[in-house]
Amino acid sequence: MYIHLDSCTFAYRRNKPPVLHQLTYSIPRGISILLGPNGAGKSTLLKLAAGVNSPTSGSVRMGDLNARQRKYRQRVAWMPQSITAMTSLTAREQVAYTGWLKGMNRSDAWAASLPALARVELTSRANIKTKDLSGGQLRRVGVASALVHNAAVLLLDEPTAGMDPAQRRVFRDLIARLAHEDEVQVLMSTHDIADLAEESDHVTVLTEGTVSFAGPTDDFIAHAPAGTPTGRMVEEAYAALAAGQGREY
Ligand SMILES: Nc1ncnc2c1ncn2[C@@H]1O[C@H](COP(=O)(O)OP(=O)(O)OP(=O)(O)O)[C@@H](O)[C@H]1O
Repeated sequence: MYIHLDSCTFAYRRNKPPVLHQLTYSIPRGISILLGPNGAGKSTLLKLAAGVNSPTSGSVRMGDLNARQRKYRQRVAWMPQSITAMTSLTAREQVAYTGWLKGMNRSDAWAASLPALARVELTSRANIKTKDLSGGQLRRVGVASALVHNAAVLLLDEPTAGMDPAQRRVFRDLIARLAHEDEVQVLMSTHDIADLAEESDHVTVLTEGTVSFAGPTDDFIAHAPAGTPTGRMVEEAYAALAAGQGREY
């Protein structure tokens, strides 16, 4: 089942212009990355897909389920751009609490919290208060919290921001396993395009609240000019797409 946004328009305030305009988009199978300049609406799209915000007009559905339904939200995990440390909780408690919020009972959430932390290599920090974790570690708590209830779709807002290179590799391997072995659909926004686009199955580019490109990663990379060195294909493809639209990213 796919998350489908149909003609979604969304404004944060009634008297402000909408951030998303009549956006129609299906989250594809596998790993998709969401690119676009600052303010394009990437976080907003993820929040609509997660059911955190509702569109002003249009609909967000997964099969028969509407994003406002609890069952929908239980199938979807969303990791926000900034993770808040719940200051009195340990890393494990924070992950378990998120599972409980998603409808797991207390003991299942507690049992699932440790394997979720292990997946992001944070077992050794499980009993540390989240306020004492580094920024990168806190993001890994955020990823573990997104994983704890075994969602079918993961929506991750700049998940690798603040991670060191070793942790980015761990994260990329984790996402690849989730997508290709456990068949979890993953959509993540990022500015680390060179780092992630070559690992992804699909690329979506959001520009000023509309989808300006959506397709397989190979089609995206094909926009790079002939003769582009291998290591720069993704960045050059992104720049070429932007130039084609007369925009500066
Ligand atoms: N809570 C909010 N209240 C009012 N306006 C908001 C709110 N959140 C975002 N916006 C505005 O909506 C627009 C899109 O923001 P959004 O965070 O979705 O973009 P983005 O593509 O994720 O940007 P970035 O790459 O900088 O994270 C921006 O103009 C932003 O100022």
